[in-house]
Amino acid sequence: MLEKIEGRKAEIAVIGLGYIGLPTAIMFANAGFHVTGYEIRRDVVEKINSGKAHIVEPEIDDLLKKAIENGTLRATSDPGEIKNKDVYIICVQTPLKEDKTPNLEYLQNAIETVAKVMKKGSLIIIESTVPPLTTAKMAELVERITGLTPGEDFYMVHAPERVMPGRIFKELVYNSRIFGGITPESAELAERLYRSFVKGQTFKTSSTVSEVVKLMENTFRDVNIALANEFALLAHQYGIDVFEAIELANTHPRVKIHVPGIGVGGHCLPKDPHLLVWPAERDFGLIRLAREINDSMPLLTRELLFNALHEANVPPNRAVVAVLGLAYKGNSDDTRNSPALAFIGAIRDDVAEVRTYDPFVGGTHKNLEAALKGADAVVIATDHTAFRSLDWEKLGMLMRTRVLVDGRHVIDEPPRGFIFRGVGRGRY
Ligand SMILES: NC(=O)c1ccc[n+]([C@@H]2O[C@H](COP(=O)([O-])OP(=O)(O)OC[C@H]3O[C@@H](n4cnc5c(N)ncnc54)[C@H](O)[C@@H]3O)[C@@H](O)[C@H]2O)c1
Ligand SMILES: CC(=O)N[C@@H]1[C@@H](OP(=O)(O)OP(=O)(O)OC[C@H]2O[C@@H](n3ccc(=O)[nH]c3=O)[C@H](O)[C@@H]2O)O[C@H](CO)[C@@H](O)[C@@H]1O
Repeated sequence: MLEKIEGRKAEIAVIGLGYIGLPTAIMFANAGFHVTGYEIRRDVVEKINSGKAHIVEPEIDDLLKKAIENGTLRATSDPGEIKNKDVYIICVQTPLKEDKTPNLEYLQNAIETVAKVMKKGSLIIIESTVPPLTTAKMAELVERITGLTPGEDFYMVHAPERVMPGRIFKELVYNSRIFGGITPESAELAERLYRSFVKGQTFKTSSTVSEVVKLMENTFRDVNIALANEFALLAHQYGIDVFEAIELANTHPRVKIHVPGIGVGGHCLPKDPHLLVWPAERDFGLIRLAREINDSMPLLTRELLFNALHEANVPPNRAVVAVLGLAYKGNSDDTRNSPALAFIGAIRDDVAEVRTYDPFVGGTHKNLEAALKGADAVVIATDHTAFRSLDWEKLGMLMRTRVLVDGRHVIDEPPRGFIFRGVGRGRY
């Protein structure tokens, strides 16, 4: 196997071609490996094979086109086409169920598919973020289906993905990576494989440590954002601008406060702290509370909106509200767990009309001006770059009432003629 990897002769199947799987498949294909992408969504398979990406990410269109034209990447929905591969890389989603416990159904189905088509000696790599101990359990599942012995007849690794959407193709190359093997040999093979394009540092450990490391990273970020959000709530109490205070606090050499806002979304941060503590047998108060604080931020934004409408003498049930941004973060088309959607859910029944506009996602209105025409309030829910340089005094002329609520700190100076509110910005 090692010679095949070093000679780029190892045949690779990537299971799940979403935000992580497609870029990963492209990287290996452009590093010279033959890659088959296995994806259950036929529309996605067709689009990829025609050389077009179904997700928004800088550089993806050119890099995908190159891999398809070179013939090193092909997508399929037929499990027969991923038979007897040397390497299987699993990149399926690992969301939460309604009750906030992990939904490992996609992962289990993917592992079952692989177990039915793999050969003795295959290397299975789980890139998906999973609760601690999952990789070892999945190795047992493969053993039950195939009769092969983990670590002897097949190799298995958890290789968590740490890329940031918007910077995926840079971070895939320059981030450091962790390979958690069910055996040291498994980790070694995966490390050699990824070295074909990774220029960052690489580390080998056990699968359980790597599972925990990945979840700790996102929990660290979630808890820090919750602290920043709590500071924003304090700033409302004291009538100060939290962003001025944070900027000054961050001049301290050992302080780096995060950015408060309308909330924390995406496929990762809202779920990973739950995955981290799920198999544990006690309550982890700080982690749970941080989640609760971040989940409450759309409600704070609702409070800001209704307070401003009150000042403008517009009863909420007559208000036409335009929400700018549906994606969970700037310049993304991903709406999973988006605080914008939570915010809309929190106001929908109490206002006359909610309009939405997002240049990456779509929305009820195809352009900004149409969304604002005759509106009583505008709420910025996503920090798309395009929202940072709008001419509010001009746009305000289109509105019936000029209420502006900034949930993402995209506006420095409140524009003249508006009743303005922003998360963390002064008493209200
Ligand atoms: N999106 C991110 O920024 C990011 C970053 C790091 C890690 N992760 C982790 O990576 C994993 C994947 O996340 P994502 O954002 O790429 O998800 P995604 O939903 O964009 O992609 C998953 C893809 O897998 C497909 N799929 C599901 N079950 C399948 C099966 N049995 N066989 C074949 N295909 C199947 C889905 O149709 C989908 O296209 C998650 O565990 C996530 O936590 C995500
Ligand atoms: C540890 C870490 O860096 N992990 C990254 C993270 O990537 P992400 O795409 O989820 O992006 P984030 O920037 O974390 O944003 C999430 C939400 O939090 C809001 N936010 C953010 C910063 C802030 O100060 N204040 C905020 O309010 C933001 O608007 C958005 O809604 O998870 C990926 C998957 O595991 C990782 O791979 C990737 O490395």
